[in-house]
Amino acid sequence: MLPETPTPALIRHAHSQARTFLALFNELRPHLHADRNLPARIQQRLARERRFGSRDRRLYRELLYTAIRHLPWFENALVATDAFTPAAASPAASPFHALLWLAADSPATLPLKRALLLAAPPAPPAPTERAAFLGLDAAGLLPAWFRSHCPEAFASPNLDALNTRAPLWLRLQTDEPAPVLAEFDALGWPHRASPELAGALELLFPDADITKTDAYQRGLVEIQDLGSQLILPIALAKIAAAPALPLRWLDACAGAGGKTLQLARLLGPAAQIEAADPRSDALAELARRAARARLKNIRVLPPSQPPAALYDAILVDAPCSGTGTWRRAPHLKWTTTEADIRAAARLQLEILARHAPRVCPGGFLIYATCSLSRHENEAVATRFLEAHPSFRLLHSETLLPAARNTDGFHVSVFRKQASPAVEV
Ligand SMILES: C[S@@+](CC[C@H](N)C(=O)[O-])C[C@H]1O[C@@H](n2cnc3c(N)ncnc32)[C@H](O)[C@@H]1O
Repeated sequence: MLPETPTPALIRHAHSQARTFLALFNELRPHLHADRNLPARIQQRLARERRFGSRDRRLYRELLYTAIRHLPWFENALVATDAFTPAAASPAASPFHALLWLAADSPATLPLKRALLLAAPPAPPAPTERAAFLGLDAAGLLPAWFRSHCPEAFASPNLDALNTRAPLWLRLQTDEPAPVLAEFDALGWPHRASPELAGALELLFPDADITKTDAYQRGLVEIQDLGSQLILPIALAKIAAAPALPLRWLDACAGAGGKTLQLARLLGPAAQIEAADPRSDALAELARRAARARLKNIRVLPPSQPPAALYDAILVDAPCSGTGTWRRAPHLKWTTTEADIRAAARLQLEILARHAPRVCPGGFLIYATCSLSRHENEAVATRFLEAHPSFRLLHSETLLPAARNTDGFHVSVFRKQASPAVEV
């Protein structure tokens, strides 16, 4: 991993980068447990620094995210006076060396790794093995209160999956992917088709900026985690047993439309999907993405317009705590509280109850979250069923991160009884 003996000039530059990082980290420290928008704060902070080139920004972003992902290991260590010891060259030399050893290898990080970690063995891939090497506690990488919400998250392999940098998954929006793959090949970006799901493609190139590609700009691919991509096929497989596939759909929490676009492709032109969300800026983005993908079976409902009285199926991809996305948004591990989970569960139940009367007799209600908390998943589904006896549960599944190397997701599929029932 680390050939080439660095020159004295490169080593001096590396020492200066280590100090720059420590200054940035300490500046951000007061916000690490408080700011749920920390990624935007980091982006703005790095953008403000005129002397940084794009490679510097990628380097400091990776180091900051590594520190945040492993916050209990580094929060205090990186402020100590010996946080960085220039003379040594191993992960044990100083907290900064350990952090650098944990950071992902990429064109942005490798020069610094070469300069400061020449003698180090490569970091093993699993966080639990890394913790053992450093003599640290792997379970401490999750907040202790979360154990009762998802005990499975605290043991390997889910503990490892939740604390590893997220892979980059794309969803193909074309039946002819050859030009897309040819473009990635020409850029030197390795890729891999999912064995789980047709049309899901993993890009194996760190820091690939997909938004600049022709494939993205022409709407032939969208960025979407494999777990998110699996939710609708799982639900539709359960619905497929019905005599007729539902054609009138409401996507009640459509946001910027990740699942709306996928649903539109899965159902085909005979279906009509109405997309609603309280955020008009997200709906505007959805409309742009639908146009880019040339999807004609989506209608955006402005927040001022109420949905129709009845639909064959309603998707509630509910606002949630996001605990399933912790590998992608590690700051949420330290900014989410149990009170947030309770508030999310109340809102989820309220949204399900609001839309239940709009499901036609014999129709379907799909409830999804990107949370791993059973209080937002199974408990909400149970309380919904208790309050709405005209529905029964067809399927309930939580995608644990290690099962298919995805973000964590939950899906419950409900069906309303076919005979007319008064649903209030
Ligand atoms: C998990 S996100 C949806 C993601 C989107 N379906 C996708 O696949 O990209 C949840 C969405 O619920 C919306 N939301 C928040 N409060 C809501 C409410 N009270 N009723 C309906 N939607 C709400 C948010 O604006 C957000 O876009």
